[in-house]
Amino acid sequence: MARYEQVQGTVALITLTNPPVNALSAAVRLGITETVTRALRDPEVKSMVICGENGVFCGGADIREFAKPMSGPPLVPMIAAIEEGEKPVVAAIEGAAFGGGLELALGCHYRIAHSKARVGLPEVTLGLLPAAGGTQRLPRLIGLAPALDLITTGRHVTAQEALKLGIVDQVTDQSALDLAIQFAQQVVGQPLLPRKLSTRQTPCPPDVDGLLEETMAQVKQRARGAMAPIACVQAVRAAATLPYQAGMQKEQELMATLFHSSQARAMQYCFFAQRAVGRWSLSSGAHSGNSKPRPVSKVAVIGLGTMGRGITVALVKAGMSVLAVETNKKQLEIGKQMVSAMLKHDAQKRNATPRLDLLHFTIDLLELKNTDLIIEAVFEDMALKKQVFKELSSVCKADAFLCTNTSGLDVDELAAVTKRPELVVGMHFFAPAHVMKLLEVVHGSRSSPEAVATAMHLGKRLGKVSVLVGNCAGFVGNRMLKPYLEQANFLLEEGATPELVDGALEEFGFPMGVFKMSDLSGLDVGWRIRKEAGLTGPNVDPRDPPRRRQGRRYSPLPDLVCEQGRLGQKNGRGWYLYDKPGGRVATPDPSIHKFLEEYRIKHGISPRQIDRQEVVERCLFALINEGFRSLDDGIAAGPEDIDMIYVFGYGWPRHRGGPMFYAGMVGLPRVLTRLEHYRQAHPEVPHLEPSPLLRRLVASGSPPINKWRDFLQRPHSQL
Ligand SMILES: CC(C)(COP(=O)(O)OP(=O)(O)OC[C@H]1O[C@@H](n2cnc3c(N)ncnc32)[C@H](O)[C@@H]1OP(=O)(O)O)[C@@H](O)C(=O)NCCC(=O)NCCSC(=O)CC(=O)CCCCCCCCCCCCC(=O)O
Ligand SMILES: NC(=O)C1=CN([C@@H]2O[C@H](COP(=O)(O)OP(=O)(O)OC[C@H]3O[C@@H](n4cnc5c(N)ncnc54)[C@H](O)[C@@H]3O)[C@@H](O)[C@H]2O)C=CC1
Repeated sequence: MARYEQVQGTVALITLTNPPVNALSAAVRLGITETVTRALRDPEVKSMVICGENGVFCGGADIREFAKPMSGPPLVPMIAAIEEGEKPVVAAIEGAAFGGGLELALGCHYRIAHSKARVGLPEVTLGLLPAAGGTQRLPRLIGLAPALDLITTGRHVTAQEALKLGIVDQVTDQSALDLAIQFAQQVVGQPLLPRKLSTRQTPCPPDVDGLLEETMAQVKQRARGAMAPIACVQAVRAAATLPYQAGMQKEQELMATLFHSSQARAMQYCFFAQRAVGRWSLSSGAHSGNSKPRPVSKVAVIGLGTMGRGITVALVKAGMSVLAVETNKKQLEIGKQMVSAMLKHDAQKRNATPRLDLLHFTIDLLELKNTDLIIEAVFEDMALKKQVFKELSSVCKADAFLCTNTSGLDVDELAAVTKRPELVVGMHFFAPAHVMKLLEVVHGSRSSPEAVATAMHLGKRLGKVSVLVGNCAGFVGNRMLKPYLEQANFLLEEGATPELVDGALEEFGFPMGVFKMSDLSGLDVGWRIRKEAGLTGPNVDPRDPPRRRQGRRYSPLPDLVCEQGRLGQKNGRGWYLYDKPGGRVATPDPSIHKFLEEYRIKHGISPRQIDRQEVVERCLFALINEGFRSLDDGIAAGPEDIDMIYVFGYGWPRHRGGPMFYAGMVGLPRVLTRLEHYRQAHPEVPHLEPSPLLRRLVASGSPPINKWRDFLQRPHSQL
């Protein structure tokens, strides 16, 4: 797993050979240990170069091995042997040097990178820290502040930035390997001690304690309960305050606290789940391996509101030509100004030029005749969307894909009004569409594999995590959100405040609780959806009592709040008060508390003490329960799909792995028991009735998450 050659007479070339990313498996570590020993012993060899096969240096430790008992030579002494040896070693970095891969390169005496290479220590994103000396060598090489940034965020750094920071010694547009071999010959005989990072002092600013305290405070706030970022700060602190060996000891101690933690397991699960959701399959037998996407170069976006603008920006940023369509000149001009400003702002942040040349605007649908793919983002109104799809179907070329950004309407109903239902799919982006990583691709009953493949591929080009889902009201994400919101409203009726509910959910790790999220989206958005569904407004059955709709318990609280003119952040008043209209600083509002008290009196509800555990259980277990139903219905293909939707689209904390993974961590029997308990206490709430799949899994001894598919009602998902 490491190839040994002697090149240019005196250079030992060691190539890591573990495709696709040359991860440091036990076999690779053994290969490196043996080849380095051989090169050090061979008197003909004067220097060494370490590189990776297939244009990738190394993707780090083999993450799949973390779940197994350790075998093979450990990384720390392997890297120490390279650094301590008396022959210069040059790392030739092409593609990527991440995690243990960069730590290996830091143990080498020199680093040469290709201009397209990226380096980084992303262990924090796996719930770990760089425990092969990364927390001790990197600060000694580039200084305390930049090392804290890189290690606590895990961000990837381009070769150019790595050169500026001092991580690499040279960058080349030519072959990094050829340059490294040449370099390795030139440095023979030069003093090696200054190149051994473990012998250096960490460059620090005058106020080390101040920097560390400030960083720790920022990291704690960002971490939302994740342990790894905090351990990273503690480990880097050791590089600034302790001798190297003591720092290494600290690094190992901190790693030991993380390595077997549930957080690390959750984050590593997310790493593989993110990749797994890209491998979709349909019950027809079509799958990502046998269905080719069609090339798309010209895209149109219909409707330049909140979503259309973000989608346009995402497309332009990915280098695609976009024709943006609005209803009239006034709306078009507003949209144009907004999109241009967003692109300029984004380009400014990246020190780049905005690609305004890729943008075209029109109010004339006839201009769409050469477009390859159209994304409709008009109001959430079935009649309007049908009219738009009918028009698109007649003006667009016969093989153009027609996609809808609806957040929950029936994709089949839309497809049925076109002459090409097989080319219709949902592309459900999340707001803000140029920022949020999630894309739900909705497979209608007549969508072709080519249409699915094209939408999934387009999502990837936009940098999204695309998840294929089935067609039902709300698809996967919004369908599961319904019982979550419902429980939050019931908790207010029963005695909670918005702050109590949000506080519990934020403590769990969400960036914002459910009521702050509703204020951000706009309380009128949900109100319109409920009105459309006949839950509020003139279509409510007059025989329904105030707190019942369509035969089940209903809380009119969000309708009443919205009808008071409280629209959320946009007008500065919602479930909270804001510093100004459009402001983001939320403070509890005594008038909301008074309103809730009066409401309870009016409806004869005696408020009770509600604790945070009840909030978390009722909101999240209801959401998870609907996740089990989506799986059993075949709307979600697997638990990983649901988890990635929630992690990338709804702010579910990554260190808790997603709702389905979390259910497994809590224990399925406990989720079942608590749902049964709450269902008994609230018999009028059907969403609390445990799903048949959850019951079957528990009855079968609660198998691990990777076995759940074997218990689905439908052996293949409906997709
Ligand atoms: C490298 C990439 C940027 C490539 O991207 P791309 O080309 O887009 O390909 P992908 O689709 O992402 O990947 C292709 C394929 O490869 C798989 N894969 C990628 N990387 C890895 C990996 N590192 N390990 C295993 N498999 C990997 C990926 O899953 C794909 O396969 P598929 O899933 O089947 O589709 C990109 O892949 C990337 O970013 N990779 C990850 C980079 C990363 O995060 N690296 C860090 C790894 S962690 C690490 O290196 C840890 C360390 O440095 C510390 C090691 C010290 C260990 C010491 C342990 C001490 C324990 C003490 C406690 C014990 C206490 C006790 O027991 O008592
Ligand atoms: N706002 C959100 O957070 C999300 C919304 N969605 C969905 O995206 C769609 C759009 O939502 P928003 O952008 O929030 O709405 P919006 O109200 O901000 O914008 C809709 C835009 O469509 C334009 N429009 C209406 N009819 C048109 C027509 N015939 N031709 C061209 N343009 C037309 C309107 O002028 C308006 O600018 C809806 O289906 C919504 O459910 C999906 C995900 C999230």
